Amino acid sequence: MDLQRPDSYQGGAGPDFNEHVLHKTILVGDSGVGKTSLLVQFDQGKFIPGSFSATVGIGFTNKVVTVDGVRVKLQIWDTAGQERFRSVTHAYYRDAQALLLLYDITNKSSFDNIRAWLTEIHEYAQRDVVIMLLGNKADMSSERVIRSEDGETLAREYGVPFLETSAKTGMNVELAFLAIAKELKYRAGHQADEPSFQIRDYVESQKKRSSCCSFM
Ligand SMILES: Nc1nc2c(ncn2[C@@H]2O[C@H](COP(=O)(O)OP(=O)(O)OP(=O)(O)O)[C@@H](O)[C@H]2O)c(=O)[nH]1
Repeated sequence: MDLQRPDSYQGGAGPDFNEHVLHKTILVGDSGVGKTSLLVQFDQGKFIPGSFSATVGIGFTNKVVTVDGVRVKLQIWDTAGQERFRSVTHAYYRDAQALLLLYDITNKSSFDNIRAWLTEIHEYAQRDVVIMLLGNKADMSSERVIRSEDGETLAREYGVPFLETSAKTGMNVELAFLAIAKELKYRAGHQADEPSFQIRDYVESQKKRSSCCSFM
C-alpha cells in the first residue's frame, strides 16, 4: 500500500448524526493474508493480481458506508503484517473502534497465529472494540488448508463474527465492512424502541458461502 496515497473519502452533502464522526477500523493479520487487497477491493472494487508487495508501516483510507439510510464514515487503517512493524501498529489499536482480523485459508500458520493476534488485541485495544474474524482467499479452493468450520469454531470460541472473504472475487468484502458500520452506527446511538442489533446474527443471515468448499 502506498502510504502517501491521498485520502479517498467520498464526501458530500447529506445530514446525519454521524456526519463528523470517523469510526476508526483497523485491518490486522499476518503478512500476505490480503489486508491491502481487501481494502482495495472494498474501496475501488478491483483486485490487482501479481507480485506481492508488503505494506510498510501503516496507512489509511476513508470511506463512507450508507446503512439504513445513514452515512457512516469509516477510517480504515491498513497495517503491515510483518513482525518488525508490530510495535508501530500496536500504538494504533488503542483508539480503534473495530478490528478486522484476517487469516489466509491456504496458509495454516496465518490461522494458527490468530490466537496470538487476539491476545495482542486484548492487550492493546479497548475492551469493547468490535472484532471480526475473516478467512480470506476463499477463491483458492484447490489450495485450501483451513476448513470453513475451523474458522467458525474459533470465532465462536472468542464470541466474534466470522466470514470467509475473497479480495479477488469480492465475495463478502462489502458485507464485512457493512456489518462493522452497522454495529458502530448502532453503538453511536439508537432509538429506545429500535430492535437491538447483533452483529453475529446479522453476518450469519447475510453471508455467502464459498461454493467450492461445502464438502470440507
Ligand atoms: N487469490 C487471491 N489472492 C489474494 C487475495 N487477497 C490477497 N491475495 C494475494 O495475496 C498476496 C498478498 O496480499 P496483500 O493484500 O498484499 O497482503 P497483506 O496482508 O496486505 O500483506 P502485508 O502488507 O505484508 O501485511 C498478493 O499477491 C495478493 O494479490 C484473495 O482473496 N485471493
